[in-house]
This record gives sequence, C-alpha cells and structure tokens, in this order.
Amino acid sequence: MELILASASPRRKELLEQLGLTFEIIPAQGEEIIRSTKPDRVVQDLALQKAQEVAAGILNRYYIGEKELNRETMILGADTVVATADTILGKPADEREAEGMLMTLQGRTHQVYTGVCAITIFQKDRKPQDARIINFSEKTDVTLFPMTQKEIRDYIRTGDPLDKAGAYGIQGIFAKHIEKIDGDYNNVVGLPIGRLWQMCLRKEEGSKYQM
Ligand SMILES: Cc1cn([C@H]2C[C@H](O)[C@@H](COP(=O)(O)OP(=O)(O)OP(=O)(O)O)O2)c(=O)[nH]c1=O
Repeated sequence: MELILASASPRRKELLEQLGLTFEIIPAQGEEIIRSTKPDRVVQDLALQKAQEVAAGILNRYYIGEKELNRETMILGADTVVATADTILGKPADEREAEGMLMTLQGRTHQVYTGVCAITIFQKDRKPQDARIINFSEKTDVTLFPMTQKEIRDYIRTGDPLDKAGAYGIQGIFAKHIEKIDGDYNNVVGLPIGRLWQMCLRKEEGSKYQM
C-alpha cells in the first residue's frame, strides 16, 4: 500500500513515523471551509477536505499520465482544534490572540479534537476501481494549572504557540502548565495514532474496527 500524509505538520509526520511506516508528504493547500459550530464535526470535515484535495490531485496526475497507481493508495488528512464550552480555537493569528486564548484556557479543563480522514483508492487493471473513506474524530480533555499573565507572556515569547491550535503545544516547554489529561495524548499533539492504526491501517482479522 502507498501511504500519503496530506499534512504539513511536523508533529503528524513524527507520529506516523513512530508506527514505522514509510510515506510521502503532500500537504493540502486549499482554503479550510468551516461548515459547523460543533468542534467534532469541524475537525472531521476539515480532515475530509484536506484528504479530498490531495486525492483529487493524485487522480489528476494519474489521468494526465504522470503517476502510476499502486494496488491501494491511502491518503491521510487531519485537523486539530481546541474547544471550550462555547468557542472553537484554531491557530492564533498573532501574539495578542495567543494571549487571549491562553487566558481563556488557563486554570480549567478544555477539549482537544482531532479529525482524521483516510481515503483509499483501489486500483485494478491499472485503473482506479473503487474508493473507501474512513472519517472520524477523537476527543481528549486537557486541564491546565492556573497561569499568571507573566507566565503566559513568557511562553508566548518562546514563539511556540503560533503554529498550534489553542496557542500551546503539550509536547514542549508548555508541559509544565498541564495538570492532567483524559484521553489519547497523541491526539492532542495532532494525530490519534492508536485509533488511526486500529481503524485504518491494521489489516489482521479480528481488528476491533475492521471495515
Ligand atoms: C493543542 C496542540 C496542537 N498542536 C498542533 C497540531 C497541529 O499541527 C496544529 C493544528 O493545526 P492544523 O490546522 O490541524 O494542522 P497544520 O496546519 O499544522 O497542518 P495541515 O493543515 O497541513 O495538516 O496544532 C500541537 O502540536 N500540540 C498541541 O498541544
């Protein structure tokens, strides 16, 4: 099977490499269109949009004779947001927005949702024959210790928050502000690799999520 990661996120690349998989990276570049107010729906839909864009590009390259198709080609898209009871937080636009996000999140529990979409194109007689789409989202609860404004500003000054949903990265220096998490840690970093493996990549009989 050929595996393609439709993401520019270095964290997702690392997490997928952790599974010992070989894959190519083709990031989706299209505009992300938000069509829901529910965070689990938003991430599922954005993951689908990313995987669809890259799958369409692959089929296009096949039709113009630039690419041969493997027996199976799986394209993986993902999207992560942070959510409180009434807001969905993506990546902050600037330091001011990052400060606002961290002020909201400190000292309480919030949810991190990652949506995953795996599109598999099946080839027969050298032609695309069929496709399968698996699309799901995973939630992790994260509780932060209370933070002072100075702690928030010091963290923002590291430059770490700007490319991360909710303006923090659980995997770096911000770890000292995490009180507890309930759910999959890797889901917070950007890819729920356990569930991804069980639902999309594991081939053996008896897999809990065999499709
Ligand atoms: C909450 C949190 C998010 N993140 C990251 C994961 C994602 O890379 C990013 C959310 O942005 P996304 O839009 O999900 O992904 P991306 O723009 O990095 O990559 P692409 O769209 O090409 O797939 O935030 C962390 O690294 N650590 C964290 O603790």
